[in-house]
Amino acid sequence: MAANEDGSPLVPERYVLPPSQRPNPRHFGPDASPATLPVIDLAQCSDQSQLLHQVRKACNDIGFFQVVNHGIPEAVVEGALNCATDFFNLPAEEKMQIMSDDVREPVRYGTSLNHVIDKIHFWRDFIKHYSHPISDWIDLWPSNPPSYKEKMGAYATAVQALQVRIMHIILESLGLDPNRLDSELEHGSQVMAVNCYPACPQPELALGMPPHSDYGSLTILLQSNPGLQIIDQENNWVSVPLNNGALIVHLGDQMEVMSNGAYKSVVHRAIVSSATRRLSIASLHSLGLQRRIGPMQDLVDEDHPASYGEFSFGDFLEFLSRNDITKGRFIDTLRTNNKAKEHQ
Ligand SMILES: O=C(O)CCC(=O)C(=O)O
Ligand SMILES: [Fe+2]
Repeated sequence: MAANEDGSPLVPERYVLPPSQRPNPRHFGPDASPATLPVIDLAQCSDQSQLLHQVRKACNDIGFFQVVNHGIPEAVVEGALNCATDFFNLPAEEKMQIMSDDVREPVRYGTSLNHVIDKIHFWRDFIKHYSHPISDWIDLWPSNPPSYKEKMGAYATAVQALQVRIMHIILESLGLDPNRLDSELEHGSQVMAVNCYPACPQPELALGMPPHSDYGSLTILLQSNPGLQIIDQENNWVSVPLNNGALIVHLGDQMEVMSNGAYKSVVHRAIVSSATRRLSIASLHSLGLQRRIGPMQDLVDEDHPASYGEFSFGDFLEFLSRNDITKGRFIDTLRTNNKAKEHQ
């Protein structure tokens, strides 16, 4: 790596973002002030209406909340972070054996986002793998570190069950039968994106992951250190504080479309740090990959016409392969320019 005159290393040119896309220096200094963002206690079963109210408000306002008392044991969460750390500590040649730019590969390691079309690279290594139903995929996961399958498998299974529970609450908060998507959730997909953001000598010039919303219904995210930022109601980037024991929930584009815009998918990005390497594990859930998703019929009427066209996972992959995601969002291509906007 090239160095400054004083000997400190420089970020290679291909990671340097244009000034307008760089993270706000405020987030790196002593003034970095983590925002107050919704934290929802899933164990408050005595007051279901309060829980529904909190979830409805969070989904409506920003498409984001954290959950505590979610029932996944700390040892399972720690196990997943530990085996991810061990994976990224493997020699580069070993990880390179499963390196691929083909987004259809069921298990792939990569660095940066999309080598083929991205002009700018991001400060990230990752491994992604399909995870549900686990018996279909686990044999394809890395055999090294030796504990990877067992530990990541325990976490993936627990998170899959948690997302069904959270989907039930979300559906109920929309006034719908909480079980109405059960068979779709059972046949839906789960992709684990295990991200590693190495310490970066000039974090104010680069990003670990560019602004985007997730494609699916829900994402459940675990972070080892702060670094996740989301767009809040006032359209500002805010840092998500590290809340020990909490898991982060993002609504994805499928949820925004299914709810006919009542709920929003959250735009988020990952910043990097000069002091520490950061890991995150995103469990990306979606309804069946072949299924075409549109606004749910119960949420469409004369006053609320469908605000989005239908789409499938194939449409999303096609968008990804043809477009630079830093330039526009997939969901924007689905918006129908109808009267629904006037009613919002
Ligand atoms: O690392 C993070 O906090 C964000 C990861 C993420 O957005 C993703 O994998 O989709
Ligand atoms: Fe994401």
